[in-house]
Amino acid sequence: MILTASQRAILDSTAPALVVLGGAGTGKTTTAAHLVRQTLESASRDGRRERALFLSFSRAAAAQIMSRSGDILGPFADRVEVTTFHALAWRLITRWGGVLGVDDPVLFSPAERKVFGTSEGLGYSDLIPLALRLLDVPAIKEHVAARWSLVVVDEFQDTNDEHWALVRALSANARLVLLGDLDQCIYKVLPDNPGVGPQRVAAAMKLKGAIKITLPDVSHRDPSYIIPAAANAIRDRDFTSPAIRTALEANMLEVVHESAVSGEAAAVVSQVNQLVEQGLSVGVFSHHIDSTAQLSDDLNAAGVAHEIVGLPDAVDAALRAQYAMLQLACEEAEANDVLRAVAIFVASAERGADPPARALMIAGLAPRPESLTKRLDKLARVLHRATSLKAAFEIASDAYDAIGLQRGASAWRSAGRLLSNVLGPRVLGAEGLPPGGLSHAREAIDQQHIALLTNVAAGQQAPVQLMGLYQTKGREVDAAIVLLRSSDWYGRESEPMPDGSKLLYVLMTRARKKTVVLTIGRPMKPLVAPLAALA
Ligand SMILES: Nc1ncnc2c1ncn2[C@@H]1O[C@H](COP(=O)(O)OP(=O)(O)OP(=O)(O)O)[C@@H](O)[C@H]1O
Repeated sequence: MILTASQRAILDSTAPALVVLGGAGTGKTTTAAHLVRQTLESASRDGRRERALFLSFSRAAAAQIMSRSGDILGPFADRVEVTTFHALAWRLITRWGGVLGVDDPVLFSPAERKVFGTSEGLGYSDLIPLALRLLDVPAIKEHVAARWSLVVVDEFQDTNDEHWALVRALSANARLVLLGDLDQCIYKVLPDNPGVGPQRVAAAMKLKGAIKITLPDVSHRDPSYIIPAAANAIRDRDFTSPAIRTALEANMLEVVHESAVSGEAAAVVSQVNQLVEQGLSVGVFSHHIDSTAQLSDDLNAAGVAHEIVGLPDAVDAALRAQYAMLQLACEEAEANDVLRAVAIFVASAERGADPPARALMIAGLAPRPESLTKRLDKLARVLHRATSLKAAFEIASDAYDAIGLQRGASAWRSAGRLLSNVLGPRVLGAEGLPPGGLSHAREAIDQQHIALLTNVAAGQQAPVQLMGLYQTKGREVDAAIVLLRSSDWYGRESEPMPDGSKLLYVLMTRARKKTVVLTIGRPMKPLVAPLAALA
């Protein structure tokens, strides 16, 4: 890869704080990877073994880029820690929490809190504030700040005040590289994550010695610039722009409409198959986590191999529920532990602030129909009777159907695959139940739990990937299918849709070769109606 002159200017800069701005695909992350390599290599030549930290919101994005950057980092890859804000906060809490009386921290998922209303333990939103309190302790701050000589922050425009305070504390002794694009400030509408946009850039520019480099509008993702130009027009709400016409004529943008809501699955499957047949990797971007899960079930039914990126709660909850079933078989857990875990899974697979009635029934917090009680009792009985771990594993894998669960079948299956990886073929294939019990797997399961809850699970690189609209940042695919339903909700904005249009811009700039906008049902919400009208 030959870096452009403006990318080289980033490598040549010695500023202690470097703000790198640039549109989608201009190479911010790639150039940062080069800078990391250059920094570590030059320290190494001087006999210093330095480390770099690469912080992002979701590791899925950063990991994808870093895996593509493997060649760039070369032998220095193992000195680069790629992590999320929440995972880093968790690490600090597990290491130093005792100082504030948090000796054995337990992290509860939102679904767990939803069903049981517990206020014990830590929730997701407690992590960064607690980490900040730890970093107020001078000895801890000093120790932590000595770890990295370079800190890179991806999607820096979206850092809220807590993230920013964390970045400042971590980089007290490090060079800071902040990558951003104000047109991709999309987390503003999400709860707990009000990004700040321009004010954050202004704050960064006040850091001592800070300089700003803006990369020109050259997309290395789509060097023809046809897709980015259309994305710019869509962001600017200029739906009659020649750039959109050009993209449509070049068949790099296609808008397809399916009027029947019931036709969604068939329409997605057909689009995915057409793109896969052309040898393209495909990203399917759809609005909500639960609709993503449903879509995944539909793709499975149609035999389309794929992977869900970022379904943290449901996969995590399914993993723990199946693990609890194995523990029951090994007499390391009670039937109630299994019910509790299954209830959390049911809650995690459904959206909404209230726990689903079925979750409450399974947890024993609401009266159960007799049929459900029978199925749950039978499950506990067969698990008790299982004579090998393999048999128990099969019962746990089938429990989704045996209990009659209705949402999140893919999450249940993914969790089964994760669990079998964690246990390994030797343990799963052995005769009888493991004499030493399952304690050896406990740590791995707990780590998996934390990884999922802190967004560290990067997912594999399957050729077809499904993800929520807000998980698309930083990702790159050959072809993107942007699924827009008449029922999707984008907030109450009115024209010119300042936040929603940024979300559309992110979605429209992920593809190297082609973006298909698939609209389902009518009428579409105002944000996407003019786009749907291009069908
Ligand atoms: N100088 C270059 N020559 C060739 N390819 C490049 C160059 N710079 C970046 N790329 C490639 O362009 C693509 C986009 O780069 P990258 O992901 O770093 O951009 P970005 O600015 O971080 O994008 P986004 O903001 O959309 O996440 C990647 O596939 C990367 O490998």
